[in-house]
Amino acid sequence: MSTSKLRAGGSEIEQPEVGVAVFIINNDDNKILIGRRRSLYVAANTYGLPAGHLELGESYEECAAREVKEETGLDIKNIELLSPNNIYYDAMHLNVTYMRAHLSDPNQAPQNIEPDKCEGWEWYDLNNLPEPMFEPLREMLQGGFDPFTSPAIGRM
Ligand SMILES: Nc1nc2c([nH]c(=O)n2[C@H]2C[C@H](O)[C@@H](COP(=O)(O)OP(=O)(O)OP(=O)(O)O)O2)c(=O)[nH]1
Repeated sequence: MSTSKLRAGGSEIEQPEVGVAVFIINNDDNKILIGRRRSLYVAANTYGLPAGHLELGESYEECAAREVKEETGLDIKNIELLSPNNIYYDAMHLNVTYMRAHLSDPNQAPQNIEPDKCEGWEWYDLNNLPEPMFEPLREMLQGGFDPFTSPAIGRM
């Protein structure tokens, strides 16, 4: 499984990566923001959501806002938790919580802030998603998960 870390005593432990992935809703046309990752990164060359890993002391909402800002330049609001998932992918264990958020300013356009990691961001209709999608995300959406109507869960 994924990362290997040393405990204080020196023994080695394996731990899942803990992160969030964010469905940013564009109110006007019910589209979500998706980008294609570059080849050197997890889920290479696949399309996926803005996402990233929790930093020490950070809440899920803070992590979502920070990662979205770092990757797209967008400010988001109404950040909600939708679905915590354990994903076993490509010999990794990812503990990823899917989040939903709205644009703070509906007129703000996404920028490709990290062009080394992502080819760019576009709004896509849920019924017309680009391929290849990040497999666990595609499975979730094809399984009927709807980021627009899924009820939010309480704080974790
Ligand atoms: N990019 C992306 N990652 C996703 C999605 N769904 C999902 O479970 N993940 C997982 C894969 C990653 O292990 C994890 C975090 O995303 P990431 O790989 O983009 O993280 P990052 O490089 O920006 O992280 P960081 O080290 O800068 O915090 O989320 C998704 O739709 N898009």
